[in-house]
Amino acid sequence: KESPAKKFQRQHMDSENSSVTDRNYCNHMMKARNMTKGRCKPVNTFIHEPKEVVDAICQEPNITCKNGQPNCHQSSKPMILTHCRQTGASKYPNCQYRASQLNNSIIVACEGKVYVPVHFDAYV
Ligand SMILES: Nc1ncnc2c1ncn2[C@@H]1O[C@H](C(=O)NS(=O)(=O)C[C@H]2[C@@H](O)[C@H](n3ccc(=O)[nH]c3=O)O[C@@H]2CO)[C@@H](O)[C@H]1O
Repeated sequence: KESPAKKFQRQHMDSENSSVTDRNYCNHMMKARNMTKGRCKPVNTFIHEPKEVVDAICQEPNITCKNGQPNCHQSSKPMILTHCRQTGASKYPNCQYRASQLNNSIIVACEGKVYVPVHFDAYV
């Protein structure tokens, strides 16, 4: 069974690509990272930063998550992101996405004995 931490990495971490210009990045990556099975995941953000930089966000002060839980944390610096949003014409199983290049601070939820990101809450 995939751990929440591993799921976060699969869904949101792409440290290799420092910045993305390929318009098809989202179409490839949403499929490659298994977010188009059974349905097209409507929205997903990829983070182009090293793992240790993203893990360190959990050491920032606690803030309230969108779901009201108190285990969210905001990055102190902006992060290089690619935001994938399903296009209007996209119909399962042919999931189509638009990619937006962003440089924003992000909010993640953290959990675990080893306290690491398990959920992408928002970019700000
Ligand atoms: N406080 C918590 N503490 C611990 N765990 C918590 C907590 N809260 C939720 N989980 C868990 O996380 C899991 C999960 O997948 N939550 S999810 O809301 O659907 C994720 C959103 C995000 O993936 C994506 N999105 C969205 C916006 C954006 O800019 N970029 C972007 O990528 O869209 C998704 C839907 O919005 C779920 O198992 C839930 O139980």
